[in-house]
Amino acid sequence: MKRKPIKKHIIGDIIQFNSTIGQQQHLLVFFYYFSTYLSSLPLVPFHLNTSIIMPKIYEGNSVPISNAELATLIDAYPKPASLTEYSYGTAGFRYEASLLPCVFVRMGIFSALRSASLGGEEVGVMITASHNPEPDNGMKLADSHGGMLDADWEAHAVSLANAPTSKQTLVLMDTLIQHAKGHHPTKDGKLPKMVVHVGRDTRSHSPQLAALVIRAARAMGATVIDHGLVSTPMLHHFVMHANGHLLPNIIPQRCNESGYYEIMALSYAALLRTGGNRERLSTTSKLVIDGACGIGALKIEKFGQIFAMLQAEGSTKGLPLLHTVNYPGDGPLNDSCGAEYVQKQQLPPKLFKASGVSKKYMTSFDGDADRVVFHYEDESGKFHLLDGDKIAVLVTAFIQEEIRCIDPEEQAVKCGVVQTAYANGSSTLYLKNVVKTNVVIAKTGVKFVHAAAHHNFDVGVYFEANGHGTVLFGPKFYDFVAAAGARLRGTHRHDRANIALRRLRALPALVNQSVGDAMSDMLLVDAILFLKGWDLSTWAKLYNDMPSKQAKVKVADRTVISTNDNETAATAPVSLQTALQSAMDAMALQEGGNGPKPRCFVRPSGTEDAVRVYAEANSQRGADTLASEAMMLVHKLCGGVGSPPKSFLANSL
Ligand SMILES: CC(=O)N[C@H]1[C@@H](OP(=O)(O)O)O[C@H](CO)[C@@H](O)[C@@H]1O
Ligand SMILES: [Mg+2]
Repeated sequence: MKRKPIKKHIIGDIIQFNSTIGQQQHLLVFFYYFSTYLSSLPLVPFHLNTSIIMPKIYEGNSVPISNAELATLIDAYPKPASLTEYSYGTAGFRYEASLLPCVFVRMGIFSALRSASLGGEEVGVMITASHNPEPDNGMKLADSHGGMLDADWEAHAVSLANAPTSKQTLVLMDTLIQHAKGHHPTKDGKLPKMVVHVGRDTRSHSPQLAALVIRAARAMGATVIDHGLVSTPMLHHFVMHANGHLLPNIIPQRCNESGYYEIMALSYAALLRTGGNRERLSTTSKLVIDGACGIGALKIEKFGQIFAMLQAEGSTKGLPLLHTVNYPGDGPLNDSCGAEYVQKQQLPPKLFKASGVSKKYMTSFDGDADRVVFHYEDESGKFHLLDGDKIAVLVTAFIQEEIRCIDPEEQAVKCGVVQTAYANGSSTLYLKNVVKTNVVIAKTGVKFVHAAAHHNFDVGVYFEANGHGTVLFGPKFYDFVAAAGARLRGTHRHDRANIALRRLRALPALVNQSVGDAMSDMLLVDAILFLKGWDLSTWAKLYNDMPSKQAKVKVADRTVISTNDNETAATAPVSLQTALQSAMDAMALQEGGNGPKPRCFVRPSGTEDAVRVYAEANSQRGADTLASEAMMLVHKLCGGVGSPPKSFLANSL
């Protein structure tokens, strides 16, 4: 994908706040003011005691270490004999932690060279295995726009990770060095400046792996900014904001942890204030956050502190109380809790060390806090899940409604949603038929859905069913907002178009523009529910999900399975798709042609050593049957490991 710098738009910041972030560890001082457009608040100083850790900056060394010393470093961390080849999965390198030191040294070198190849733009390395179990780790690489590493550069990363010897690693490095020097020549013939941001999740092995990346990037002469414990989207946000020239100026630049909270909390508050004197429903007054025993639980606390200040200061009505459960150490990471467990198992999270928690309004994050799903227990004790598809529907309907208030013909900007094959069929139908928006299906993985949203739409909403997603605003959206701002100047603030404009203006700062972000998405959803006067049950009833089932099958080599472009059908092994199609046809017959056609597909996971199976039918029994059959077919035709999988129906007989 070609890098397109975002055009700057001078439309006046929606939120202009001068922030003086103290260098002391325990003092964060907010001095901010909202533009008169949003509110007539005077300058309000806030003093917040926090435990925000300032990043540790290792200044770049103008004299990098010699090739001989680099070779020694590379040789000290050889490729494990048990592994034939490292592959770059759905979201980067991801393996059992003990297999990773080799990759981490080489990716430290690689990230420095990636920064050089961009003429000194800053890039990032996030150490995490996201929703995987604690023993796994991995890395996500952030390019200078804050998004995932450029697809062309993935191949360089893989070659470097797999170079058999330090000598061959140095040869590959030299190609990248020449690339950087060729594209960005410097007067002294040296490499351009290099800056690498590093962040890590709460896994026990993340500090050692972080130390390796830092050491290798510094060996190249790069400046390293070590943010310590942060969520994945925070790291991506820092990188995007560090390269401020790529940001539209509707978004205030804040390249640190305090700035991250500041931007989101204040734009969220600005959005709430467009609700006038609206009161919060009692069912949404307290939001319980399942932190998956990971990083999100630690970070969400800062929002609670800012909300308490906003509450005390009295400018913003309707702030919810945040109650976090499942902190690091309360239980095993991502185990029986968190977004992955809740969404895949369709079960409520286990609440470690928390009792008497209200289950009316809950969210679950994943282990690196880039996914969020909502859920609740109704009066009869039944669990209801509101996944990424439901979020996509809520958010798209809201944004389109606001746009229509200004532009009823919807001529100015093209809105749409990107989903994957895992999107529930009911959500796709609802988006097309009721929300009346455009839907594109892309391959699984943020790098694909993000690219598709960017490519196809001016306002591109993407959410994977598992809750990873965001909304991307393109140049035409900013032009639209600027033109509307000029046209509506002087209109009353309670005029519907004026309200819509203020809402739309607040969004690009609230919604993380680099990647999906559990905290940002949670605040966005909460604000929309508040403005609509809805609770989770109203939202859940927009449409009924098709019953579905997801499962995993272990095979000896999952690369024997390949799929078509949007992953809805297997292309190898040849017999597999025919057998899956027969199973779907049989289920359709059994269901007597009622409702949408049953669907099932399989694909190799890009983050786990397993083949994923998805099935959807008009009854839960149908979905379970289809999933069981697909699992057995994968096991039989694709080299299943161990005994054949048991049918899901066995439990219910
Ligand atoms: C079905 C599913 O949830 N797949 C997830 C999972 O990828 P797999 O390649 O399916 O393992 O992890 C990815 C990274 O978080 C995420 O983007 C993707 O949606
Ligand atoms: Mg994640």
